[in-house]
Amino acid sequence: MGSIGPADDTPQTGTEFPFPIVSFQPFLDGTPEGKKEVADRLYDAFHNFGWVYLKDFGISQSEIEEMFRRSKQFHDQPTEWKEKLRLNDPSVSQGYTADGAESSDPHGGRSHKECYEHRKVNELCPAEGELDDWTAWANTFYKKLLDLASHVASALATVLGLDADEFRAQLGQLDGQLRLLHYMPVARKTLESGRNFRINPHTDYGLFTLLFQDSVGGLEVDRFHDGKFVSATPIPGTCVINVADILQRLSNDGLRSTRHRVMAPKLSQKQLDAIGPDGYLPARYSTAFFVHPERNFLVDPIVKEGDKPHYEPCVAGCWRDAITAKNYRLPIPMDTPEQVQAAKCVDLRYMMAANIEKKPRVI
Ligand SMILES: O=C(O)CCC(=O)C(=O)O
Ligand SMILES: [Fe+2]
Repeated sequence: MGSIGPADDTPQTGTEFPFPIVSFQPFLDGTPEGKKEVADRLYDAFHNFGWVYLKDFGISQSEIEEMFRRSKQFHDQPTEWKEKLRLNDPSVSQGYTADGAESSDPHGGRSHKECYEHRKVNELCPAEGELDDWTAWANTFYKKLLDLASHVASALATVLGLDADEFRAQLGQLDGQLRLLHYMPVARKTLESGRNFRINPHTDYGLFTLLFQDSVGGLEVDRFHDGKFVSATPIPGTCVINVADILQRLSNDGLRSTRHRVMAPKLSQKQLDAIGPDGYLPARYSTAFFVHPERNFLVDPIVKEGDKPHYEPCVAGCWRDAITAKNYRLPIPMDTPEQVQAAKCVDLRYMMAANIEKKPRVI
């Protein structure tokens, strides 16, 4: 059984890199011109590419490296230890999910991964002091990401032509979900056979996501929802922002929730030869920070004059609980009219996702 390290050789295919890299520094500097410049570049990126790489966002490369070290430290623990922290309540959305326990594929595809979601609920964290104060590290890093998310939300308000302060006030206290993903080494043959993925094609269901990836690669983006995935190559010192479903609903399709997946990395012939046809692909780590509005925020499309709303309103917290429950195969909460309405919107979302592959949709 062969195995390789991170891709450090010339990739065989997928070298095309169609995504803009935007410096966030002018926004953080806080001048109106700087903020406008970043918002214009984000607008252009989301409309033309659906996906943007951000650099100079106020979190250092060494903090990102420490994050990957902490993720590995967590996932290196025995399964029985991780299972004690199992995610089992959609409204809490915190905890460990083992390989195979989550799937958002409407066609029943299999994602090969494990993850830990952190939302600062201390009972579902490693105990105080455990793993070199792991939970204290997670809380500090979470706070940094939430601060960055707050700036990004203001920038996105400007992208949408809204008043940033008003928009931020309406969204309330942003609610992040820090997800540390580990894609275990997997047989090359498995990923090459049928509906097997590292993570199946999907859109994220919050407002937007900040995504960090290690150097292994394999992330791909379906920019125009037409099934043509392109590689989103890892670039040191960057994170990715992708628009997610709530922002698409809120902007009445002005911004598109980006469809993406994780497949086998694009490898050079030399690397493929080293692995061999029966070999294993290397492990991959990535970290997503899913940004949601406050639970009681009503996601009601902002409609331009002359347009009609494309979506029915639903309460953000109920939307999130319903999708989490569906993906994690937990009962969908249906006790209140808001929960029933959200469940209806979520059903529609899955129907549309299932149809994308039959009939490409371009927004
Ligand atoms: O691992 C990645 O690069 C993507 C992860 C992702 O899309 C997700 O967790 O929703
Ligand atoms: Fe995702």
